[in-house]
Amino acid sequence: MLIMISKILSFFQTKKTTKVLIHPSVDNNRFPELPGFTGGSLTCHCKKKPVIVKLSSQTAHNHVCGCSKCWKPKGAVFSQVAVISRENVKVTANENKLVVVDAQAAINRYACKDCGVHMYGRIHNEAHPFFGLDFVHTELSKQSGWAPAEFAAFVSSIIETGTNPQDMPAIRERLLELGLEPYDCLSPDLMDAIAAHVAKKA
Ligand SMILES: N[C@@H](CCC(=O)N[C@@H](CSCO)C(=O)NCC(=O)O)C(=O)O
Ligand SMILES: [Zn+2]
Ligand SMILES: [Zn+2]
Repeated sequence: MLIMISKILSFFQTKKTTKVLIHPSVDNNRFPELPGFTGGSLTCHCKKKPVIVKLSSQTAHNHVCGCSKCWKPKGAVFSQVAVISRENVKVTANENKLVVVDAQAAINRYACKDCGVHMYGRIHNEAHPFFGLDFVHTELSKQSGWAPAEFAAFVSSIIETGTNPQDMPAIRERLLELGLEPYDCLSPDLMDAIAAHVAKKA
């Protein structure tokens, strides 16, 4: 009897303490965007000769992404990624350390060859609906004022990189609790923009 009670108690204790971690930028507080914010610099994780990328505007559509290709900090299940006009992205230091992770991917991700951090993702195909927009991870910046994540994209994709399908209900529940609506593709706004682009071309 005593063993049974202690098993029941330990089940509830484990349930209470197991926290679903999404990404360090959303797991605790999400800081609101600073009105009039005009950008900042992204720095890779290298102690020596870091790659630095200057962003000269606020970003848009920041989101957590569960896809297999976006860069995730160590231990994070999701990436956090936003878009910015490509004219507002300039590499200002150690550009020679950047390599394209997968040249076949629609988004060419330029990563530091020493620390592996993705500094920006660029679309070279002019026919792509998002041509002209670069993908960036604003958590690589010391500045505060960036627009926070607004939704969760490609949630089911985390299974492709090893998440147990049985963990999905708790992960979706946590995303909702954080105010990050979970989608298995992009947000309705972005999916509408893609569809409008396709309709225009047709
Ligand atoms: N399930 C696959 C595909 C995920 C996917 O299509 N990702 C989108 C959004 S990434 C930024 O939000 C995409 O555009 N991918 C193109 C690319 O990555 O080059 C998976 O998980 O890989
Ligand atoms: Zn680096
Ligand atoms: Zn992604």
